Amino acid sequence: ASLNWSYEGDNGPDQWHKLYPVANGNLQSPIDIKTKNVKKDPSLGHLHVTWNLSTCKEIVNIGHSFHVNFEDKDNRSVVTGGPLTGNYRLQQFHFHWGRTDDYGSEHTVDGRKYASELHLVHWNSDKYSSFAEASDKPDGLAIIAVFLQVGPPHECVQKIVTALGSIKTKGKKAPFTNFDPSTLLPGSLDYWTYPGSLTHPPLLESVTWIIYKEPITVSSEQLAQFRSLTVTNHRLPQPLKGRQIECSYV
Ligand SMILES: NS(=O)(=O)N=C1NCCCN1
Ligand SMILES: [Zn+2]
Repeated sequence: ASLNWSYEGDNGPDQWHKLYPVANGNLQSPIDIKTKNVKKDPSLGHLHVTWNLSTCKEIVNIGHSFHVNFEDKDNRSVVTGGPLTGNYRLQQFHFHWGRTDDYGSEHTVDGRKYASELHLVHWNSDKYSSFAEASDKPDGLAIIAVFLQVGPPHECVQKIVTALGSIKTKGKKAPFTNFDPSTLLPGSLDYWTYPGSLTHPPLLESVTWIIYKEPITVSSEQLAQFRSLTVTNHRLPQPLKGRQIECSYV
């Protein structure tokens, strides 16, 4: 039977532990980033992102969200450096949002909720041969997160919003090519990093989270277009359980 879970109602986040016991684990994500407890780490260098727009393939409606999928059969689009050892290959990106512009991010900063949050999902292609194989290893995944705040529209997010028009129902996919995800990164390259998990089932504790401090800006209308697919898809912050958050030393 399909392990059905959702973001609200009987199969909502508070029930996920019944099907996925790791939901109550010690390395769960997202978390609230309490900036006064963050440790500056001189050994944390810059992240090196090389995303090749030739690897961008398609946009897919997966019901509780939409994914932009990348070809991940070689190392054309990888991230390395920062807290990472070796190359992590870009597999897909997606967003999280809420019912209104007042909340919708998964991570929060000193309790502040952003309107949305971008996740760029990568897997350790030096050690493993696929996302599936890497997805349950402690050094398997690296997810880059970018906060979205509300203001003027974002030109490159608009390309994604326009493409949503052709994937209105669950399971639908459409070609989405030559998109460069680095256009979705903020100006400052400062980031926080900590060990965590996937934020929706299977909630595996295999993720090195890398969260940019500076948000990007999108318009309320662009967020409303995200909601036209599903109204909300964010998990609330989970217990830190003694984890240390580090920040890049800039
Ligand atoms: N929001 S998240 O942490 O990326 N969670 C994911 N779960 C399943 C596979 C892809 N990503
Ligand atoms: Zn996500």
